[in-house]
Amino acid sequence: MRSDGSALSLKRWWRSAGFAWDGVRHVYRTQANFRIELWAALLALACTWWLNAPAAPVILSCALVLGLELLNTAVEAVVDLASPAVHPLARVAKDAAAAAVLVASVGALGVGLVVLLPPLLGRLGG
Ligand SMILES: Nc1ncnc2c1ncn2[C@@H]1O[C@H](COP(=O)(O)OP(=O)(O)OP(=O)(O)O)[C@@H](O)[C@H]1O
Repeated sequence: MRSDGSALSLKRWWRSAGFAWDGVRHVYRTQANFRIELWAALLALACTWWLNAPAAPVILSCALVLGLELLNTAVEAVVDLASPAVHPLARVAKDAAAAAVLVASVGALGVGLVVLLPPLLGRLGG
């Protein structure tokens, strides 16, 4: 859709945010992985608050995983549209997009272990 290039307008921003929210809802409905990652992120944030741990790395890690899962779904949709038949390049695109989510998830797990595990052990140890 063409943008008219006019000055920043709250109405336009609100409309764009609505499209983005539609995207999030679609991915939540259709992608089990996104639902798991979202609930894991909420659990990690709740633990961060409970343990009084630094929130910034946890928030950034969660946002990275969820954002890349949204992009992964976008790549899958575009690849299915452009190449419904099996093609080696379609495979590369889908596998690389999935790998991006995997790398971010492993990183987020590492952040969780480094940031949350020591205070958790401290709490459990009394
Ligand atoms: N058009 C295609 N050409 C070649 N390989 C494909 C194609 N579509 C899918 N694949 C291969 O099959 C794998 C799974 O594809 P699929 O679209 O089912 O993704 P998925 O990870 O199962 O997605 P979803 O999250 O929707 O379950 C891809 O990672 C890729 O290796």
